Amino acid sequence: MTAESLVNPIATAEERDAEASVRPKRLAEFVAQERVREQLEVLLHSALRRGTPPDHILFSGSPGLGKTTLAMIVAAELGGGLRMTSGPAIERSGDLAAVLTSLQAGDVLFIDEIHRIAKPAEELLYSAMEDFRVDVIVGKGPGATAIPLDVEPFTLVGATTRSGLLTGPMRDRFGFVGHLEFYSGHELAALLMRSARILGVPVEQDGIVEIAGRSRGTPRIANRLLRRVRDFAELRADGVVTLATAQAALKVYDVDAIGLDRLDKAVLMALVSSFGGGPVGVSTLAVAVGEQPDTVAEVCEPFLVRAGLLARTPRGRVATPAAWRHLGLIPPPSANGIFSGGVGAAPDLFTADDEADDRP
Ligand SMILES: Nc1ncnc2c1ncn2[C@@H]1O[C@H](COP(=O)(O)OP(=O)(O)OP(=O)(O)O)[C@@H](O)[C@H]1O
Ligand SMILES: [Mg+2]
Repeated sequence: MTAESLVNPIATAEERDAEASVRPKRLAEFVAQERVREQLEVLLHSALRRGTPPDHILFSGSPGLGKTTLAMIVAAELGGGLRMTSGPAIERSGDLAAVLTSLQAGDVLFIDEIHRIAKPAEELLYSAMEDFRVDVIVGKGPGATAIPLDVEPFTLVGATTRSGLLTGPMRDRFGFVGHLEFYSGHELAALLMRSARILGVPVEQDGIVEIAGRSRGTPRIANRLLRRVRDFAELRADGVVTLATAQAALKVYDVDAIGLDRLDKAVLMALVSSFGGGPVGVSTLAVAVGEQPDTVAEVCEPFLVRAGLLARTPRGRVATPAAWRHLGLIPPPSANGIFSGGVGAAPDLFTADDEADDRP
């Protein structure tokens, strides 16, 4: 799976406009994630009743699950202004100080990829979050002075795909942490019904269910597949997204029944046929499929692991019996010996993490 792959959870540059058109604007439109949604509703509405900004909010979760969407919803529900920036975009702490001191009371400041913020800016953010105050350093060396500036009461909304990389002090300053989970097929079907209605795409229920089942639990992928199936239905059929058009379209686009694309399957095939199911190092595996090790490790593997098809073990990557079966092959007895539990049981047997990485 490469950057242009239909099942890559990361948004492409051209995708922004398409996403904006179906992005829920209010909490009530946000599909699923009941726990986060309910907690957020209480947090926001009690703050509105008190007339004070709510605690700072952190959203964590994999790409495409709705973090940016929720940040925009927070601002909309509070009725305040929204300023958006990202960790990597804040190069100097002075840039952040300028943003903070220009906020109006009740504004929401959204910092995407907040785990990538530079240290000096992060420290400036601490005092702004806690005391609504920043010290701006003017001058250099012994003559440098700190000028304290007030910041209007605001709510910081941070988003991160890697909450483990956040520092303790940063995490502690968020009064609310919402962790977004992958969506069930049922939830994605509901989400797709809404998107189809907004886009004016005629659909049949089983066509939608088919797309939902191939979307890897991720709204961004689901909406993307819907747009591609719609294209296909308009060009090659009568424009209606039926089960048959969805299946035919996704065959053309190389997205299989559980959402694996050509590269995902090449990785599995190499693992079971060239390396007897492993264990094999990710670099070796990557060479076998003609890809970069990073692409295999960061783009393909997370879903293969989540789907119970591949395990990362201390000795290398291992195919589970489900991997053989998914490729239409019979797992050898040795594979069954290691993984007697079948799908889902495999990753638990090992520290299913990066330890086995043989990358330099
Ligand atoms: N719960 C939801 N209900 C309806 N649509 C959703 C939901 N969650 C996400 N979406 C849709 O999925 C798309 C991706 O969501 P969003 O941009 O919020 O993801 P993200 O978590 O910010 O991803 P990234 O980590 O890449 O920034 C949006 O277009 C949005 O419309
Ligand atoms: Mg986002």
